[in-house]
Amino acid sequence: MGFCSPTIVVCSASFFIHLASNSIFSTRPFFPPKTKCFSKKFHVACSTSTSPSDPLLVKAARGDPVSRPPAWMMRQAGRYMSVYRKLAERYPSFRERSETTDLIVEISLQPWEAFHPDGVIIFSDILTPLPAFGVPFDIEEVRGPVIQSPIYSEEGLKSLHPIDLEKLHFVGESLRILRREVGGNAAVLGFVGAPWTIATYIVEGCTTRTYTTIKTMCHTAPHVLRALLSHLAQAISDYIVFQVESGAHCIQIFDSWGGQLPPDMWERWSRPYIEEIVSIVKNKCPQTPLVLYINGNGGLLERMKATGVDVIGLDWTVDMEDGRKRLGKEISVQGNVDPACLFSPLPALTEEIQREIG
Ligand SMILES: Cc1c2[nH]c(c1CCC(=O)O)Cc1[nH]c(c(CCC(=O)O)c1C)Cc1[nH]c(c(CCC(=O)O)c1C)Cc1[nH]c(c(C)c1CCC(=O)O)C2
Repeated sequence: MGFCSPTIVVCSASFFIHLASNSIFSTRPFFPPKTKCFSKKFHVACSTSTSPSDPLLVKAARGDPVSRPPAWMMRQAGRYMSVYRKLAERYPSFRERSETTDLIVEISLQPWEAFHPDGVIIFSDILTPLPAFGVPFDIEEVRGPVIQSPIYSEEGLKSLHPIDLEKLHFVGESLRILRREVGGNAAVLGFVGAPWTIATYIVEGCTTRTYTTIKTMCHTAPHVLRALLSHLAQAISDYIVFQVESGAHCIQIFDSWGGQLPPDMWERWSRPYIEEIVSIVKNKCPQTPLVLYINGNGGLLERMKATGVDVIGLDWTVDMEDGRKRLGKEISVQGNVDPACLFSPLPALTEEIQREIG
């Protein structure tokens, strides 16, 4: 999906949709006092069992029978909401908005309060964990993400260190509060970038449309790229477990730029690192559904399934029924309304959603 546009996302496509849930949510978010609170204080073990009271989205993601498909929107919080725009005027720095517990909670709950979706995604970014393993970055208004010291040599690798989860305490705190705020009425969604997608930023130093440096590196410095991707796989696995232990019901893995690779290159440079993550997380948190999304994934669906994730996020270039046929019944799918539909009149949008899940 395009980053700037929200996408309506539906899991488990065999039932009818119902965009508003019956749950009533009327309380204001609870914001804790601004004391330092480190991950160890709210460490809870990953759940190893399922429960009938698990939220609908979690059940659908696991492939359990559900009465209707759950609905949520990717890029749920954001610029289309005036309440968010007002908050962003008061706190113009994206880093501040996404790294301050009370702001994260407030922004994450804005769409929940407005629409009661079945999933509440934490307001964060795939780059948020980078400084916690040695890669500082900025988000510039026009250029977007900028990495201060891109890594493309052995020398650059020296700045990497194991992820320090204490530096991400605001993520853990926010998930814990979100979990409490939405009660059992929605799934709390955590997310991460896949190693290849994160590496595009770390190597190129900023957003790219050509991926020239990193694709060249696959041939000119494969050992450096492999070392970087392995480091990312371990750090991201630790970060996922931390998110689950802090309260995330479900984790979405964004390999947004995986579709920029020819499929055989994706097999070599993305898939093994996603598989490593799946294996570590499934070992520690066997009941947590993992969702894998790639932009432009029509050429990769079967390969995505082979990573062992529980749900495949289809983008809108893949017909839902075709995707379902290609993936088989034993895996859940989510997707895949074209975000541009959100600019259509409501009846047209409703019709498109009905068509997708019909
Ligand atoms: C602009 C940008 C950022 N970070 C990134 C970009 C894209 C740059 C490019 O095209 O290469 C990188 C990024 N961040 C995210 C992804 C994966 C999702 C995708 O493929 O679109 C990607 C590829 C998750 C995210 N990044 C963000 C969310 C939002 C979570 C939610 O509320 O749904 C997600 C899932 C939030 C984010 N992250 C960022 C901003 C400015 C915002 C939104 C804040 C705003 O609108 O003012 C910084």
